[in-house]
Amino acid sequence: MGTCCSKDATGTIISANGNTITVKDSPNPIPVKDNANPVTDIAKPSDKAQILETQQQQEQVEVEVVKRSPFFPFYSPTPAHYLLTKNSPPAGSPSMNPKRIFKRTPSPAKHIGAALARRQGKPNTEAAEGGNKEGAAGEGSGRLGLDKSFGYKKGFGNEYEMGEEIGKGHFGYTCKAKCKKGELKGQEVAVKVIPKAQMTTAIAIEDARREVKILRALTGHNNLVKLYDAFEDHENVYIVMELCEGGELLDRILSRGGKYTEDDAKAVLIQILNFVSFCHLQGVVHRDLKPENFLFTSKEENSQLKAIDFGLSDFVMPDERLNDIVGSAYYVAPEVLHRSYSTEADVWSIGIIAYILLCGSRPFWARTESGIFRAVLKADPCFDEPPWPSLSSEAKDFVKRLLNKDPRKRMTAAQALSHPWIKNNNDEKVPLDILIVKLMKAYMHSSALRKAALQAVAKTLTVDELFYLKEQFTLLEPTESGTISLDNIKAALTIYATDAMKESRVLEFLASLNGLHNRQMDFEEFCAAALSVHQLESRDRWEQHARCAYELFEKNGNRAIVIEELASELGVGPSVPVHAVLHDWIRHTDGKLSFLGFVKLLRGVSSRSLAKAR
Ligand SMILES: Nc1ncnc2c1ncn2[C@@H]1O[C@H](COP(=O)(O)OP(=O)(O)OP(=O)(O)O)[C@@H](O)[C@H]1O
Ligand SMILES: [Ca+2]
Ligand SMILES: [Ca+2]
Repeated sequence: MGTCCSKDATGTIISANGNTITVKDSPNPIPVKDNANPVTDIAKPSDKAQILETQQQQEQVEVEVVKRSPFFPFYSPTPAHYLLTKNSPPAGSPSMNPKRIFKRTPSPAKHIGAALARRQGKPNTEAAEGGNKEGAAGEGSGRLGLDKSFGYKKGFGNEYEMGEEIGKGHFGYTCKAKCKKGELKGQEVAVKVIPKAQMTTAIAIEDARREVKILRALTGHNNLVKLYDAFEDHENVYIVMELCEGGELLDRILSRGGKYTEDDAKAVLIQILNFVSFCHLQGVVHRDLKPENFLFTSKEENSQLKAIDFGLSDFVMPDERLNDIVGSAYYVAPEVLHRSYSTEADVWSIGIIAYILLCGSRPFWARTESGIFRAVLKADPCFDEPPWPSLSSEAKDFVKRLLNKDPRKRMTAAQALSHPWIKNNNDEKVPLDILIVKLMKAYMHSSALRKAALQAVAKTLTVDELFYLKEQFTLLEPTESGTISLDNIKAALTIYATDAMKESRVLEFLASLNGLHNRQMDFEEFCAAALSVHQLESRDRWEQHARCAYELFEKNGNRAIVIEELASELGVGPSVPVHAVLHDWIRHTDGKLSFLGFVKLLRGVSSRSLAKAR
């Protein structure tokens, strides 16, 4: 790997003029092979500070030089591989190997600069953009008068004896500690220490508070680090957790030279997906999923994986969109950069992890943050180079469906667990998918005509699609006669509810499903209600699929309709010139819905999208 093969942004041209460099997109990327032993070149967390510093310098240099010399299609030694080497030679050293510049092998990811600046109160031009709820909380508050009392227990030192440091991040450091009394007496634990001096914004304080709150609410899941307690004193917050002695997933990836076999990758991904689908059902979005934030409990090969670090996590209601740009650059989803996202953003990050596990390289790579963002937004990941041609088509399909740039078309974590590549290896029960509830809400609010159209599509679903829906239907515990009602959904959600679900108001969202109150839904109608047209549209054979459904709709659901009636069925407002917009939706020969109208109706149009479509 290592060849820059993404469609647009990753072609890299380097201009050298003494020590100055620039990186620019190139239409003709030149393939460069990776170094034979990539593992030894990779920066470790201890190099993080250097990475950051060098990258910042790098970005400045880039901006300057791009203006002066837009194209020089040759390579030359540059300081760029500082990013990837442990012992960096001085700039301009003849021992530098330009090939390394192109390596996409994972190294510790850095947080998005603007997000970090906003949270830690450091100057950053991007951070000043604001315009979101968290930004407002932090920026306006200033550094004075911040309330840094958390209401946690005091006297950490009386209960724990602090040991050596075992990890470090941007927000704190983690140490081993020994419990001196109580139930855990004698047991070693991990303590994440977050210095209060570092909490210079209201956002930073809120982040620390939420980190503990979310860990506390979710604790108990097998793939989540256990929270034991939280303390505070004047200087610090102390988060006492289960000690994971097996190291970070990133280190295991590196120690294997990057690649995992499909089965080994599956074993890791199943654990990640189980945990993430659980979070999403509870209304928690992690927002910082990356191999550094998964730890193994022990050094054993098949040790259990545990998620850590909820420092950027948040609660999200089922139909809420978040707008704060946070996360780590290599793992950030395109919609996060567009400032409108929800739980799907975590699934994108899992897609990046899956890609790395299977091929040892990052799908979106650039030396600068803005370069990475450009690639995430515009480039397609490469599936043509080794080892991809030798991997199963199911593995590729799995990763592609996680890395769909349109969050509506992306698989959910629960769907990923039901994917053919995963499902046979997964012993655990697939959790309820909150997407089902969201889609059912849209269905219940649909016109009779749209319901009929969806029912026609439901009759054409494939075995794999039906497998997932059947599993979800079963989780709702249908009656003996095979039907469900609103009570079943309520009951199913209540079984899995944690305190986090209360905070994210998932149960309140059910009120919007009131139409299901006195109604029983059988599996066939459930499929119509819970299928995602956007996801189906992303399949290769969608056109064929839709034609087939349209034929069924012609037999059972299609009827003569006038434009005004169609407009009112769609809830189109008076601002839309319905005759101009809906003209092609109706077949002129018999006044019934045309194929185009059928497909548009399935998508579920709003007045806004109709107005835009003109
Ligand atoms: N429960 C634990 N057991 C063992 N090591 C841990 C544990 N929790 C954290 N660590 C180590 O400490 C490191 C930093 O912890 P964490 O990621 O929570 O800090 P952070 O300051 O939020 O980091 P970041 O810069 O990624 O936001 C981890 O990468 C890991 O190596
Ligand atoms: Ca971390
Ligand atoms: Ca963190």
